[in-house]
Amino acid sequence: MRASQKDFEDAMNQVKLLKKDPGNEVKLKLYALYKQATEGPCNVPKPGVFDLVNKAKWDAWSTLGNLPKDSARQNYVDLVSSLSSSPEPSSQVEPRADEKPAGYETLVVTSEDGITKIMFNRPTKKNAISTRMYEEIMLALKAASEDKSALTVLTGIGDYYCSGNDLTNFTDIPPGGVEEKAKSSHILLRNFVQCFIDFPKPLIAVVNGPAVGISVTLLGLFDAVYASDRATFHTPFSALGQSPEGCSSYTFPKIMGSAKATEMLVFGKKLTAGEACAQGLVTEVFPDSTFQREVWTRLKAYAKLPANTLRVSKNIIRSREREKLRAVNAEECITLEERWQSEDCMNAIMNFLSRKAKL
Ligand SMILES: CCCC/C=C/CC(=O)SCCNC(=O)CCNC(=O)[C@H](O)C(C)(C)COP(=O)(O)OP(=O)(O)OC[C@H]1O[C@@H](n2cnc3c(N)ncnc32)[C@H](O)[C@@H]1OP(=O)(O)O
Repeated sequence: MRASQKDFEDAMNQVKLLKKDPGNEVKLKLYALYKQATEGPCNVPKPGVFDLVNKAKWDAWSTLGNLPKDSARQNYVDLVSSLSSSPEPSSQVEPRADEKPAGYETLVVTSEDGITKIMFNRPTKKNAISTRMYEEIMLALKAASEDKSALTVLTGIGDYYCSGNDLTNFTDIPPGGVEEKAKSSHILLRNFVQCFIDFPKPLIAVVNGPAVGISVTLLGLFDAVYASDRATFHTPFSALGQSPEGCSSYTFPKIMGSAKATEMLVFGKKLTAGEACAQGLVTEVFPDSTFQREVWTRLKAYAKLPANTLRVSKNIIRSREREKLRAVNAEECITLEERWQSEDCMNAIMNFLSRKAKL
């Protein structure tokens, strides 16, 4: 039986009572279905490329095409009912007894077999790191540092590991203008990288596909990096008018020598997984067909080692460098704050947004 007008109105009221924010993607879907159910197909003019919120709403509504009003009403009712019956709508995994309920919008976090797995979960955006995702990664790392697991793993959901900083972060300009935005991004980045410098247990990257920007530079702060042979490693900072971060201005020359680091960080050379392994950035490369099986078998075995001893050994290695890394992080953020206000950077972001909008 089709949802009635009364079912539809009840569902609208239920949305207001949801205990957890269902996240932007679900909210856009609800918006689109509501508009389709009440007004029919989208035939209002497309908002401008920099009017990001209204453009996202318009896109969501337009993708419904000619869906009939009563089908949209039914889909809306079904979606609300699935949200109301699911206590953790944004988490794909049942929390275990030893986990705090997470409710992340941009991550899926699980904890089993002695391993806390933090998965980037914006596959339609190639796991680009939005402002919210930076905040959630910091929260997830803090929780992982305090839980009982022996190892913490970062990996990506979908075909990408991560496409780096979400370039649309720079379009959300506060009243204080670009200068204020650059200042707040400086603080966000410094705190974010600091979490990786200070992380107290072995931190492993399972690089399931291409990695870009900050997701590559941070690898120098991980304790092991396992990569699929599909993965690539790309830091296109100069093309973006930006400069190295994630302590890479220090870790990369140390890992691969200054000439190879310059090719990556200054000239933006993209490395294959094999090349990244030869240069010491990646611990081991696996064929994509066996990647997940081989890596998780190995990590489960490592996670059986005594968790406290792993912490102690990691700490003694990191302690040699911790102060240096903090100083490098601070310096890189100061340089980036200036870069973000440069013409080179602004032009690069505009170019990305214009390409995205197919202007
Ligand atoms: C506050 C702290 C700041 C720290 C600074 C860090 C510096 C960096 O991380 S620099 C690196 C920034 N990243 C990039 O330059 C990558 C930009 N993206 C791309 O070049 C391409 O999207 C791609 C090569 C990653 C993938 O290309 P492909 O053709 O396969 O897919 P697309 O159709 O382009 O992507 C699908 C979808 O995802 C959006 N997207 C992908 N990456 C980003 C991103 N980094 N920022 C924002 N959006 C991204 C892309 O626009 C598409 O979106 P739509 O479907 O809405 O068009």
